[in-house]
Amino acid sequence: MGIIERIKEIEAEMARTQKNKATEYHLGQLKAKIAKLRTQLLEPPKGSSGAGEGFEVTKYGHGRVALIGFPSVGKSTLLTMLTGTHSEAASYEFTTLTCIPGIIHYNDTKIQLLDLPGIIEGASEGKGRGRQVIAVSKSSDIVLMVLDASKSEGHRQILTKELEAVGLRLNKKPPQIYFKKKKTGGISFNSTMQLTHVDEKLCYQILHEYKIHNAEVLFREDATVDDLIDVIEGNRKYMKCIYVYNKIDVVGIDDVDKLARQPNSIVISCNLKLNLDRLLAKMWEAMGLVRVYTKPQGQQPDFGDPVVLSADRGGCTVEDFCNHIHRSLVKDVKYVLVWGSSARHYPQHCGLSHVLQDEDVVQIVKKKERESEGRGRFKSHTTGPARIADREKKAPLKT
Ligand SMILES: Nc1nc2c(ncn2[C@@H]2O[C@H](COP(=O)(O)OP(=O)(O)OP(=O)(O)O)[C@@H](O)[C@H]2O)c(=O)[nH]1
Ligand SMILES: [K+]
Ligand SMILES: [Mg+2]
Repeated sequence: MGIIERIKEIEAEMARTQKNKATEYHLGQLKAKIAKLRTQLLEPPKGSSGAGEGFEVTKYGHGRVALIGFPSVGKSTLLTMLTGTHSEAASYEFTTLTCIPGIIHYNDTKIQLLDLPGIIEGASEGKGRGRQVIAVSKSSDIVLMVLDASKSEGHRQILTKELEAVGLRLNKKPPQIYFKKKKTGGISFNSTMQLTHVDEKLCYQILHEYKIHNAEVLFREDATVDDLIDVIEGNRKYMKCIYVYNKIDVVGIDDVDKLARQPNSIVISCNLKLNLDRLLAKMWEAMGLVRVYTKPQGQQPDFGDPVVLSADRGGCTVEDFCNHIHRSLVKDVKYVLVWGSSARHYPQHCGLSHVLQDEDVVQIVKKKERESEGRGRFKSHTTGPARIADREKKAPLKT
């Protein structure tokens, strides 16, 4: 029997099993069995380089966004509108057959947007180009799930299930469970609070299923069995997802209103160019990029060319900022001067661990270099960083 058939069989058994206290342990075990099989399914077939074969596109810019959706929801139309790169759009399904990259220029940053073939139910098991599409979406920083506003709401659930089946977790934080395998000592199970979903016995059974007999487990929140399995598997990817409802031009206003009120959702129309600006703003916000402007000593900051950091990838500390400029810079840094929303004073003297925020201005003061300025510039407490940037762009200070 193949892996997919075994998954189907266990799913059928779970559907047959009534959920109650007595079956809780058995159901937990079945969940772990499915998770193990799905992980096996994700392993690339022997002799291939990976599941994304034929779809490799070089990463470019400060972040990557994937367009995921059923066929003909308007993904290619949207890529063409947002990036100016043409991607064939047509009224028939599966118009797009590979990965088409485009670039969005936004807030002085470049974001790579990827158009992909439509996926369908069963994509996670390899239907259509599902596996390749999903591999590409895993390589991106956020996902735009494009949906047809005139079609069933069920599409969103189906796609979410497909993405979850391959280990993607949308708009969810990693579970607060500490888990560490050990060589000896048996299993130590602890929690910092009352647990309502998982008890010691259930945890033991799940670990047993994974043939783990020595480990430390600490629940820091009232997590579920699924959360525990996610932590043991350790290969989950936590990503932000924006639900983009396209084609609102063919839907009544009441339905549009309902869709627009859902969390992490936005309604648009490519045909009428409706709400595309707000989509970009939402996407930018979800990416959590932090632009930091470098100010060389005695010179104006370069406001056109920020160093772009991200809390999710690489971090946003002064040290991360220095590493971005040059690997060997950190050891020469005495301290830095920071202007902007992360600074309490204008400027603030900061060390390497200081966390920078979007639109901060940083001047590096190196060891054996004397600070000769910093006083009297950017000093207004009432001016926000964005406005500083604007002012500086319009009327650069003479230095
Ligand atoms: N009414 C309406 N139609 C749209 C809108 N956006 C796109 N379409 C149409 O929807 C059809 C499918 O658009 P595509 O951009 O090819 O969709 P896709 O998601 O890329 O499709 P596949 O590549 O086949 O998966 C085309 O006929 C578009 O003209 C919209 O905002 N409103
Ligand atoms: K199409
Ligand atoms: Mg397309």
